[in-house]
Amino acid sequence: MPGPISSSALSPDQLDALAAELTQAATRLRQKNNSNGTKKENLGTASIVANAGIAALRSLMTPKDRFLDLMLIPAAMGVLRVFLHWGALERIPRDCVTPISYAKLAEQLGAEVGLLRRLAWTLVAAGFLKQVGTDQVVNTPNSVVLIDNPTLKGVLDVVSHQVSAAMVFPKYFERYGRIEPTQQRGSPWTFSRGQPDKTIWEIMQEDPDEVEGFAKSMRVSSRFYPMPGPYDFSWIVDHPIEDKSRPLLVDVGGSDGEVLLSILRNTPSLPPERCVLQDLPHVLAMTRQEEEIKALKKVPIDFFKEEPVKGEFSGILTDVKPRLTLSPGALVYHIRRTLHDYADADALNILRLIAKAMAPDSRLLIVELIMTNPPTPFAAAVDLFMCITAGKERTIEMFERLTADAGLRITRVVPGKTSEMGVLECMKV
Ligand SMILES: C[S@@+](CC[C@H](N)C(=O)[O-])C[C@H]1O[C@@H](n2cnc3c(N)ncnc32)[C@H](O)[C@@H]1O
Repeated sequence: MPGPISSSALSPDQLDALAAELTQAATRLRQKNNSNGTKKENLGTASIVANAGIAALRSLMTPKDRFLDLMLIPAAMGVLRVFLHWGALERIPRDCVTPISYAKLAEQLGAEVGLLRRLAWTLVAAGFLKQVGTDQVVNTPNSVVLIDNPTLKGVLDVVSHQVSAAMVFPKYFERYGRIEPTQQRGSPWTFSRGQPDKTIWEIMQEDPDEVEGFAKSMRVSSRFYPMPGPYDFSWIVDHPIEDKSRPLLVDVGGSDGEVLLSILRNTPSLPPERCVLQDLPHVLAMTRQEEEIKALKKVPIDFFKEEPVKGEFSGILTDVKPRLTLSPGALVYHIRRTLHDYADADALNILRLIAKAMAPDSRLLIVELIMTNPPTPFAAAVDLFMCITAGKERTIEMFERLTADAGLRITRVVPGKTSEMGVLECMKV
């Protein structure tokens, strides 16, 4: 039987090209390391190296190996959730050197040793744990990173729900047709739960534990992306505005205020009392308790209805020069990680309502993952997860179409430094 290398689909020339790509990535990393770049910037380059390496390794695998590799992913995901739930990784020494026997670990967890070993084998196969001899195991950097990391645990919780919904795709598309899911009722997620006539929120509300678990995992997973992100808000403070009561920054769908808090803390002199936190009434009732958040204006909204913070110039033409007066409205509207929850028609409605409220000098900042075409593996996975709840991630071209239809033009694109989460600055056409 041919080995994996001999049956690789790669020719020697292609292997040379891959090796050259890796060398180039290593050179870039070395240059960054020698320069004064921040650790975060270097992380970006490190991921280029990792992606080049992963691409090279995948190309070396036979189609059969690749298929078998794929089968391991959902299994490892399930076992990781069990291990995190049991606190199993914490009981293995963190130094990635000192082993613990399966028997001792099983005893500490109150689990049957036979079961524990089988579960652990999945993580050994997936590279999260390393087996020593036949009956001992050690942590690896891949497992240690998960210990005490609520963000990654939260991401895993959210993703595991999406993965189980993805498994019923064939039946879903048979029932709803081979088209993009656009409705919150009858999304693959609600279909997979056997309640297609309800929304995800209506289904979850039947089980308070699920509501709590989901809210918690959404909160922590939102930290997966850097806050406040790559956009420099300091210009707002210096911007000349005569009307001292004019709101400077409105966060539409701002949840519990965590993002605004981070913007405020990174933008000295931006007064919290001139910033507005908007969300559904029940969400605003649970905002955080930091002083800056207490000082914010809180305005309950439904972003499918009229935006209440409106700004409009009314002009008086005189013989000398036009005199403009400005009614209080926001200088900047900000909507982060929210449009991706919706298909185009709903996202367009939200944008149109914000655009209608904007003054000619207002900016709208759309903060979302900006996909490349084709997307990176991470973005492709996230987009598919969004598809499961009838939302979508978008490329810059998709955002250009959407904003143009809403009467907006993109004036600046600020790409993420350490993630694909970028900022689109828009003004009214
Ligand atoms: C995915 S979260 C994003 C939260 C926050 N912007 C962030 O970046 O972490 C979407 C937010 O939209 C809010 N939301 C959902 N439907 C809404 C509606 N109809 N009107 C106003 N806010 C809504 C949710 O409560 C939630 O806080």
